[in-house]
Amino acid sequence: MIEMRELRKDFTVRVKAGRLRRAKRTVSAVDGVSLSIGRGEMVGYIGPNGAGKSTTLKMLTGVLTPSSGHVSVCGLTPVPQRTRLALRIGVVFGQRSQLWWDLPLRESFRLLRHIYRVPAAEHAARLRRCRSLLDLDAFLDTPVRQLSLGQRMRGELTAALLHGPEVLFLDEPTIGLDVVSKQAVRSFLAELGGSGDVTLVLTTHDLADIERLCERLVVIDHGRVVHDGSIEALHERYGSRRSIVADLAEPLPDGFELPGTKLAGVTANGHRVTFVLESSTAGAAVAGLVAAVDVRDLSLLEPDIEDVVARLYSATDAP
Ligand SMILES: Nc1ncnc2c1ncn2[C@@H]1O[C@H](COP(=O)(O)OP(=O)(O)OP(=O)(O)O)[C@@H](O)[C@H]1O
Repeated sequence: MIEMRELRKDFTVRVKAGRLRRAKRTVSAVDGVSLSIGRGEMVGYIGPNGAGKSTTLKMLTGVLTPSSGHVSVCGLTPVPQRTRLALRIGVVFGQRSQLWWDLPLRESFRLLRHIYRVPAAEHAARLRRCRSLLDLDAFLDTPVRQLSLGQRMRGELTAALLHGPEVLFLDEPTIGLDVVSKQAVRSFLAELGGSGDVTLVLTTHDLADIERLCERLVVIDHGRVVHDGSIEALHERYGSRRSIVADLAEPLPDGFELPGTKLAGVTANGHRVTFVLESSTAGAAVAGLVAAVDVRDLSLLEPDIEDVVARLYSATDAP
């Protein structure tokens, strides 16, 4: 569905070189990305600021011409075949709108139906689904400029889907949304992706989006792919471990050791302790702890994706 081979985008920028002089410098925003994304995949495309995510999406959607390499989406070459491509893809860029600012949402949807020449019945069916899944009814007749960010984002998602695209590109779809709107958008996307009909590529800085939605995670940094695989594979590669957090009746005795684990934190005057599981299983560690000290409460924490991604970003920071 999406093919990129050695895709590159260089920008020429002018930088200060001395008091008056300016020199030209080339920034390789995307530096040889090769990826192949199949129908129905849900792919999270993440990376630190300036990694090249938006530039990649712009090349995939026909907004930017690559400097070199090959790109095809739905069998089309994005820039020269941009009009045909537009009928097959949906695009939601969090910072930009595809809605008419002064028109009620309902009117934007009507106009889009004409622009994309969608048969009335198909359009009505898709709109009905979005209205119910995204709770649009309360603000369908409100002009777009009066919508809250969360309401507008729900409108944007609907607008991107009314022509039945095969691929949906989302650039920061949950940025700036409150918790409830984030959940609404995520559930909607999960449902959409779950059908297997739509290929979904999203960039985000909110890793909860990825955890909730994407089986495949592509991490880029300095324009290059530094990880392509599942979240589990990322944890494995970086040795992420689960941990046990226990609340104790008495402070943890000095020098206490729990075999196969590492003491990672002691707080609340020694009453709350965190052990990271190394060679021990969770069961053995819990049994060992309960046998040795008076445990009041206990929980098992899965490895934190934020942590592992932060480690990955800092590992790739060196030039
Ligand atoms: N039009 C442009 N002209 C010059 N440089 C650009 C242009 N667009 C992007 N860049 C540079 O290319 C690099 C990648 O930018 P890009 O916007 O793709 O990153 P990003 O991963 O989307 O970042 P963010 O998470 O901050 O949105 C950055 O160094 C950026 O400054």
